[in-house]
Amino acid sequence: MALPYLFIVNPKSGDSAGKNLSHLTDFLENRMRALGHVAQVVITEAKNHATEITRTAVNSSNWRAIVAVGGDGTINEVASALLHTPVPLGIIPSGSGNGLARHLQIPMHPEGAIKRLTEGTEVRIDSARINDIPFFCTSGIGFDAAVAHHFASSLDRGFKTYIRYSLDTYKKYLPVNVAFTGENLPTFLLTFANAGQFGNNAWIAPKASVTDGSLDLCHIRPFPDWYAMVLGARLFSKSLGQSQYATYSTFRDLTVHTDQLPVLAHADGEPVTIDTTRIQVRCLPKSLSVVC
Ligand SMILES: Nc1ncnc2c1ncn2[C@@H]1O[C@H](COP(=O)(O)OP(=O)(O)OP(=O)(O)O)[C@@H](O)[C@H]1O
Repeated sequence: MALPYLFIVNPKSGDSAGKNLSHLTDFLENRMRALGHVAQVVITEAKNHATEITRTAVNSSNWRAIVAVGGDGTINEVASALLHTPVPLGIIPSGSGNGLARHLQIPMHPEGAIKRLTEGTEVRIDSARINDIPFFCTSGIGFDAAVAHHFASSLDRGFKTYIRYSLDTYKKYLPVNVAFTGENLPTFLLTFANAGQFGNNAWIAPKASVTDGSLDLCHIRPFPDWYAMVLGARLFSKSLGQSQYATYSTFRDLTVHTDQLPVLAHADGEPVTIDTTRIQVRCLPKSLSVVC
C-alpha cells in the first residue's frame, strides 16, 4: 500500500484567526482521498509542537511526505526534524509571508498546492544554521530582525500587519555596526539568504538558489529617509541588486561580529535572541528533501 502523508497544521499562521479548522482538516483529508492518497492531519497546540510531532512521526512510521500547513515558521519547525532524513517536506502555504513556498513556486491556493504535493518531484535542497539554529529561507540581523521581534508581539498576522509593523519599526530603528569579511560596517540590514525572499514577494536576494550549496549575503548600509520608498520599490521589483546601498556576495561559512548584546536576529522570520557577539552562519548543502 502507498505510504500515507502527514499534514501538520498551524492554526495560528497567516490571516487565520477565524480559520475553520474542521473545514480545513476535512478539505485536506477529502481532497487527498479523492486523489487516491491516505492523509492524516494533526493540528499544533503550541510553538515548537510541529517539531515534536515530526520527530515522533519520523521515528515511528514511514511517510510519503510530512507536510507543513502554515508559513515559514511552521516549515522551519517541521523541516528542522526532517534534516538529514530521507522523508521529504511538503508545503501547503497558509502563512503571512510564505517566503520559501513562493521561492519554490508552490501555488498559494490549497487546491494547487495539493496538486503540486502529489504530482511534484522531490528535490534535495540546502538548509542553513545561524549558530545552532536551523533556517531554510532567510535569517538576518539588523532591520529584518527588528521587524521579526516586533511582529512576534502582535496578535494579528498577515501581509497588512507585516507592512504596518515594518513602518513602525523603521521610525524607531537605529543602524548597528557589524564586522564581517574583515570590515566593520555601519549596517541597516544584514541578511543571510538560502531562498530569495522574505515572503510576500519581497525579494531580498533575487539571485539566491536553494540548491547551489551556498548562501547569499545581502548587506544594506544606512540610507537617507527619502530613499526608504525607493528601497521598498526595489525589494518588491526584484531589483535590490541595483541599489547603491546594497552589496551582495555568497558564502558557505561566515563569521559575523557585532558589539551589541544581546543580538536580535531572526530565523525564517521567527525572532531569535543571540547571547554571543560572534555569530556563525553556515550552509548545509542538500540536507533536506522537499516536494515541489
Ligand atoms: N498552536 C499554536 N499556538 C500558538 N502558536 C503556534 C501554534 N502552532 C505554531 N505556532 C507558532 O506560530 C508562529 C507563526 O507561524 P508561521 O510562521 O507559520 O505563520 P506566519 O508568521 O503567519 O507566516 P510567515 O512565517 O510565512 O510569515 C510560529 O512561531 C509557530 O511556532
